[in-house]
Amino acid sequence: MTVPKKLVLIGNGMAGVRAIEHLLKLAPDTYEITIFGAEPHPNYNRIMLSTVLAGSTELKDIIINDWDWYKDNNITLHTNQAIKKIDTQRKVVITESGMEASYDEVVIATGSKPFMLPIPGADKEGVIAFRDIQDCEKMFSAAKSYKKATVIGAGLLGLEAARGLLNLGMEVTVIHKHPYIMERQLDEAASLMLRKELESQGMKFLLSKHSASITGRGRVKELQFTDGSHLATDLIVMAVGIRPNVDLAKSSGIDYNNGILVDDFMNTNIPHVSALGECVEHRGVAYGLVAPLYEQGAVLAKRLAGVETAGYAGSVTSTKLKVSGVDVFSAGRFVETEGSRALRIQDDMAGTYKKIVIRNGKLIGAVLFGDTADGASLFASIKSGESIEGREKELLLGISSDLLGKSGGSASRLENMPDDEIVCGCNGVTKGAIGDAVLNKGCNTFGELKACTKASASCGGCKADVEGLLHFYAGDAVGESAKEGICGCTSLSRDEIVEQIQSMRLMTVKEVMHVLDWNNKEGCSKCRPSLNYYLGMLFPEDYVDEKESRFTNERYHANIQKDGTYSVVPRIYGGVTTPADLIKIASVAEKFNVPLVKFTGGQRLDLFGVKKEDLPKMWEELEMASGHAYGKTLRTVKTCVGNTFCRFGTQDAMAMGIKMEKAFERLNAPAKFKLAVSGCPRNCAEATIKDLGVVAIDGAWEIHVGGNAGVKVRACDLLTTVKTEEEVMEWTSAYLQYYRETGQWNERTAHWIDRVGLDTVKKALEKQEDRLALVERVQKALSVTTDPWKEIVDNDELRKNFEPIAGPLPV
Ligand SMILES: Cc1cc2nc3c(=O)[nH]c(=O)nc-3n(C[C@H](O)[C@H](O)[C@H](O)COP(=O)(O)OP(=O)(O)OC[C@H]3O[C@@H](n4cnc5c(N)ncnc54)[C@H](O)[C@@H]3O)c2cc1C
Ligand SMILES: NC(=O)c1ccc[n+]([C@@H]2O[C@H](COP(=O)([O-])OP(=O)(O)OC[C@H]3O[C@@H](n4cnc5c(N)ncnc54)[C@H](O)[C@@H]3O)[C@@H](O)[C@H]2O)c1
Ligand code: SF4
Ligand code: FES
Repeated sequence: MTVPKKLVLIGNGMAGVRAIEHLLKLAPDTYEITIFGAEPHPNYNRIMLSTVLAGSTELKDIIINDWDWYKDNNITLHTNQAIKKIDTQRKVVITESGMEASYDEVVIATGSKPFMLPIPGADKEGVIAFRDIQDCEKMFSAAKSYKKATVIGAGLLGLEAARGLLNLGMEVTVIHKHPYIMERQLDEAASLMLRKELESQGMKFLLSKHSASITGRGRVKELQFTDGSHLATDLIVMAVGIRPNVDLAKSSGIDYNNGILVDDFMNTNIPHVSALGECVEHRGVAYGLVAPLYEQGAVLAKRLAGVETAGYAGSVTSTKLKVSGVDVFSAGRFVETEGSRALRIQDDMAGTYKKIVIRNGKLIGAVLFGDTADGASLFASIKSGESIEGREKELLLGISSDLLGKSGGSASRLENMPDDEIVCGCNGVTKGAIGDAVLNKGCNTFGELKACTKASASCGGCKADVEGLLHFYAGDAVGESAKEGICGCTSLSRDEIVEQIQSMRLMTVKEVMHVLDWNNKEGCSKCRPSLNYYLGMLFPEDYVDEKESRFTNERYHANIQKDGTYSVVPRIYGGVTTPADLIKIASVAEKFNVPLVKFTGGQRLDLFGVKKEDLPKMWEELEMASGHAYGKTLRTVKTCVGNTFCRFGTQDAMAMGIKMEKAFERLNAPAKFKLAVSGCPRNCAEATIKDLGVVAIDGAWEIHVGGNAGVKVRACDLLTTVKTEEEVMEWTSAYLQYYRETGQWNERTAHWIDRVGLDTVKKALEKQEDRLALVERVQKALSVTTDPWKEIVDNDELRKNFEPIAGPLPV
């Protein structure tokens, strides 16, 4: 029997222990393993400290390998024992307390040290980093006795610390030296959106500020800045970056630069001394995220096990901010430079932003805000280096997964992925582990899979892939997914929330968040507007709309354009106008120097390039109804000329359209909706790609629903055929109200119909008594609507909101 060799691991952290886990699988009996850790704990998931601080996870739940694991695997663990030096001649490691252990192979995995600004007073009580369990405990304890917290550094760590401190009830100010936050991961547009969102959650920011000194007797009292200003504070968390821990390299004659220098197989310059993790520098790069460190661990484990392996060639990284209710994703080289170009799309209404950066026909970087669902597939495309030529726009518009599927991406990408490839970077979960959990451990819902493997339990960036693999392995056996909340602030679904609001008669957004125990007390850009909508839908006569829960366009009743100007769109019912109205529009456009007047696809005139301060004056002169070209409400009713002039027309499409537009203008809905009426089956008004389209046939009207001509075209389904205009109105009213009552906020009818099913909708509307009850409710909702511009024009206080203010564009 061969005697096992002695392997010593220095650093009981994420990278080192991960490599040992791998090694145990490859060569369980080759080494007698000893681990030294400076911390008093078994191996834990450092990433999850942010969620622990935020209160969504408990410390006991972040242990990766408990004490028994070490025993079960014959590993000798020395906690609270920092290694001071490696005597590479004698092949022994020496602890600070003088203990020695000999080795045949030694692995250094000592991680990083948080960088502490070397400013006077940085050693005072109450000035801490955020790196380990001890720091977390210090924050918990500070929050019990003190009120004001300051975080220096608005990077990933600083913002996660700040969110956690807010959750602990502290007032939090984040100091950043750059004019915009998370500049290492985001471009300016996404950064601005993120800041606005975090500000709305209660975080305060001081930007372009440089810390000079910390004052206070014993404990911190004030942070002084180089510009002479200062900030009173009881706690300072420094989150201004990390530095690879090269102490052992220094004391033991091992080559280092920024980090301990390693080759592609994790060898240092000294034989039998390897290193990996945040403490190393590989090909000039020191990584600060776990995914690359796990890749390094896999290579090292194979080398130590004597298994042939390709070397580690470096990693492209992606990050996701772990702040509840905020979805931010960044990957690769997200800033365009010479030779690369960027495509971007920003939707202020939905609060989303997406940017992709392309070089030589390949995707090299991406930034997502608000909706990060495409993160995993974009990241896969960046990593694969495949050509995306001709598919750039589809990728940007979010229909990439389908297209990638055809070209070796998404579905087939997951299928072809090797078993040992890591799917969840944060928790090091491989495709094989997911397959094992589904096929052998009975996990057939996303929730079970998450609980069993920890995949998707940290930043959530891998969710799409984990779900994809669940479907791949479980096929039709996929169970009802564990309940997902409407956003990260709650685990309640839309239906549960609506039901509880109704049964408890909760009347404000704050009340809902409080009573239903939101884990993020301020809510986020997803839940606040949706709650505002649900409350208005349920209690149209009693609920007071909360303007602050609406997006910019709805607050200013105009569409903000990319240059910060707005547009003015008067309502033109059914697309039918008069010379007098046209003259009025033309003269207002001339008087206010409107740079562009355009016919819209919805048969009306759009005046572009309007300054915010001119909006009330223009509407005052126009004296026309708002066309609601913004907001989640009726846009237009497109009509053809119908039988009034057209020789094919069988019905009066214009009159029908005008009647519908007058009836439903200003009606709030889960998402915007468009209607159309065509006077005969030739369908010149393209009614069958609208949210609801009416098409005249001989002696009757067909009502079509659920159409959309957006990114993905969806043709309508026929809902019913009726004889009279009154019946058209009855069915349309009932249909719209049913959508209002069952749709999820921000869900267009096309998606809604696909979700609830056409048959469900038909069933809900088939009985006239049900239709009439719905009609009555929609009438109630309509009865309290007012024209926003009429109100603003006549109200000096409201007009003040449009006066010019200095500062960045609202988002
Ligand atoms: C709050 C927080 C949130 C994070 N979130 C994310 C995230 O969402 N996604 C992501 O990818 N990354 C995240 N990271 C970074 C991630 O945690 C690190 O990349 C990872 O932990 C590095 O692993 P490591 O093993 O190299 O270092 P560590 O995990 O730091 O382990 C090193 C260990 O070595 C010990 N040690 C040091 N010197 C000695 C010595 N001389 N003798 C013995 N032991 C020693 C240390 O005490 C430590 O326990 C986060 C980090 C923090 C602090
Ligand atoms: N969600 C995640 O992936 C996650 C979360 C937490 C931490 N981490 C990792 O942990 C490590 C540490 O995070 P980090 O945010 O400290 O590092 P970082 O280097 O990414 O960010 C530090 C930030 O502090 C700012 N800064 C530097 N000096 C400053 C000063 N004097 N005043 C004000 N601001 C200053 C920088 O401009 C930078 O934006 C990183 O490797 C990070 O990737 C990742
Ligand atoms: S849809 Fe029919 S009625 Fe309307 S314009 Fe076209 S052909 Fe004429
Ligand atoms: S990649 Fe962060 S949870 Fe999976």
